[in-house]
Amino acid sequence: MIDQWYLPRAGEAARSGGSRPESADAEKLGLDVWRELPREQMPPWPDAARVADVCAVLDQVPSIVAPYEVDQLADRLALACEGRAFVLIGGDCAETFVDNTERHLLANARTLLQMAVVLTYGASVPVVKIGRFAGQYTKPRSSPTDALGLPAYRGDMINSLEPDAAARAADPHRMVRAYANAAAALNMMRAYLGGGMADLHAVHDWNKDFVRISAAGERYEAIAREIDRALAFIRACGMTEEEALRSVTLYSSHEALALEYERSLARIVGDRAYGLSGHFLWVGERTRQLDHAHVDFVSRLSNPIGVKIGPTTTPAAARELCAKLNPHNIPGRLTLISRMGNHRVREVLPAIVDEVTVAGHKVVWQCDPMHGNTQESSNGYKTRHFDRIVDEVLGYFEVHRARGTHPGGLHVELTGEDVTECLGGAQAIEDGDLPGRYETACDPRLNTQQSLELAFLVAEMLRG
Ligand SMILES: O=C[C@H](O)[C@H](O)COP(=O)(O)O
Ligand SMILES: C=C(OP(=O)(O)O)C(=O)O
Repeated sequence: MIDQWYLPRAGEAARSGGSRPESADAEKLGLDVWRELPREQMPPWPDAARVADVCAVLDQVPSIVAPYEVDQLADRLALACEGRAFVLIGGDCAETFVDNTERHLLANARTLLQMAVVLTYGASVPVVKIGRFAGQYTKPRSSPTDALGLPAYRGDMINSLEPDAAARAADPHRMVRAYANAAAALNMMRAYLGGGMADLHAVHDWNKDFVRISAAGERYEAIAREIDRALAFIRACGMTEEEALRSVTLYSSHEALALEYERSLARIVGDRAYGLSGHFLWVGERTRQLDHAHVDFVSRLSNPIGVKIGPTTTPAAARELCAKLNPHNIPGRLTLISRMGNHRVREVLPAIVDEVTVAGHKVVWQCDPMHGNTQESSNGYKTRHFDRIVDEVLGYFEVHRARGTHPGGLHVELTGEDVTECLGGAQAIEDGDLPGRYETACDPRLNTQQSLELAFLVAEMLRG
């Protein structure tokens, strides 16, 4: 139910109903301070006037998500902060317009839901489910050019993956396409989730045929059968089945990288600003500088915010990020997403956790075991090995268990397709298998089997 507080009051329709926030309010909230600050990974827009024209359009469009949903997610993340829930974030590394199809979105969502079932059932812990979807259209890059010397692909919101100089030019109009694709994706997903797709009575249907026959798929089926029995028991006892069993909330998330887009989709409600391009917005490892544009911009929003912290993060830097991004120490407001690499996590993470804990900052600790474990295969593919991914998650659990802090979540790049992008897992994918189905637009994703295998291992770690 939507709280009355979120509904437009007389004379306020323009502010809460989707128009550009009044500039006086925006100024008070500092929503444009980022424009004066240094900024990494700036999209190489060719023409500031065209960017402004596009933003003038986006300022007026209906927002993609609603403030009450954002607040609801923050409340759920607060439970993870307090050790009473686990947060699962997963989806494509880079969404593309061409793959923004029902088939692809539903496949990814089903895989995420399967992982959530395994975690919920296996570890008896509520799982907050967040997709990397409906806006994950930008990519920070290590180098401004690619191996061919062309401008690097920076995500479909900015330029095209096509290896051609003209296609790689940054095009501000792509922000409108990103908005339209994100809105359509979330609209479709809401309809499917509301229409019974996530009904626990349909757990078997989420198991794709190509997974069903695998060891992970068979283990999943065993859980699904137990869920069937539990539901039958509830019915047999004459108890009514909770609505909660029939529907699921899947929140959306993406990296808040293209600040022009994010600013245009910010709205002011009452005395607070919300980034309504998605529910959960994160700042990447390459843009987390304390006094720079990205951190400043998200510090002004009321959304739950994530920050990626890599192996060069100092304990002091982590503490300062907490102070800047969560000055009122609200549980659920800030998620620190460690992505250290399996070789570094046991060495670097402990001091960060200690510093943040001693300073009294409340955060959700989440592990991204993907981004610190990227390697090149012998045949030239950007890949990740399943064993290293698992080892980083293990290291993250060890660090938190040793300190009594809560290992509160997992953040992975995955797809519901049967791709061959990451090595290892029960399928024992090897270098030579990678060309078979290597389809990612940027970084290698876990396929469905590998995702499920990881979920079973994490459920065991959570139980332990
Ligand atoms: O997803 C994360 C980054 O955008 C990605 O790893 C950067 O890749 P690059 O090092 O090939 O630029
Ligand atoms: C770019 C990403 O990660 P990181 O900032 O940790 O490299 C990402 O998750 O897409």
